[in-house]
Amino acid sequence: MRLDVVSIFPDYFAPLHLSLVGKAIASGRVDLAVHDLRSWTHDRHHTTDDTPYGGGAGMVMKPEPWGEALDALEQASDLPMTIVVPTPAGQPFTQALAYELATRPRLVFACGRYEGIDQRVIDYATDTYEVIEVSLGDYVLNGGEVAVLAITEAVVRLLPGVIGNPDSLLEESHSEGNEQLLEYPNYTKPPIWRGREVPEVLLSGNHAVIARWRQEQATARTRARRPDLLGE
Ligand SMILES: O=C(OCc1ccccc1)c1cn[nH]c1
Repeated sequence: MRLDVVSIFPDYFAPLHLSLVGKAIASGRVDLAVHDLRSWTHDRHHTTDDTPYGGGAGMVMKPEPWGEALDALEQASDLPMTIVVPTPAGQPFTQALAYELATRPRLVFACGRYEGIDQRVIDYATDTYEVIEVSLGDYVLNGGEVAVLAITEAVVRLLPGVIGNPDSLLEESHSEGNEQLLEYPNYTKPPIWRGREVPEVLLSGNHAVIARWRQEQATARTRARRPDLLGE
């Protein structure tokens, strides 16, 4: 999988070279190319924003640099582009969407700043590429960079060969197998920590009973924290 990221803060993406995503890049399983949007500006101040038509507070990202960026990315690889745009106005980013994005040969992340990118860029791109505007949640960040780090981690960990034990993907919250439920509580050694013991059932070795206990815990936790996942 090839990942391209376009941002006015390219240094935000240094952490992608760490840990699991870093290993996937080092092994060549993932190609990462980070681009500074200002490379496609031509004025002395490398201007990427301007005032909004119609008035209002804040600034809007100018379309011209983005157009030139898309042109350059088109030329950089034959892989078809899926453009992912983090925005509070996007469709919810879910584990199901992460699995979907993990099937694509190339993801191009467009990091908006200010009030966002001139809508004509999205409309223009939609004529030629798959464009997916995604929201991580109902809150506002100053730019798409942090969202891209999250989306990238969620997607890359699903790629075959990236996670050591693929079974661990099956039981986690929101996974394919049990997208209805949140993950049950987890415990490890020591058996007693600051006077707190591990639930006895987990020490029993009775896998059927353990499985039932975990399902009950997952259901109770989901009912308490995410009744919407149970249609309640
Ligand atoms: O703030 C976000 O993205 C950055 C952004 C992009 C465009 C305009 C304003 C802010 C965001 C919140 N949930 N998911 C994404």
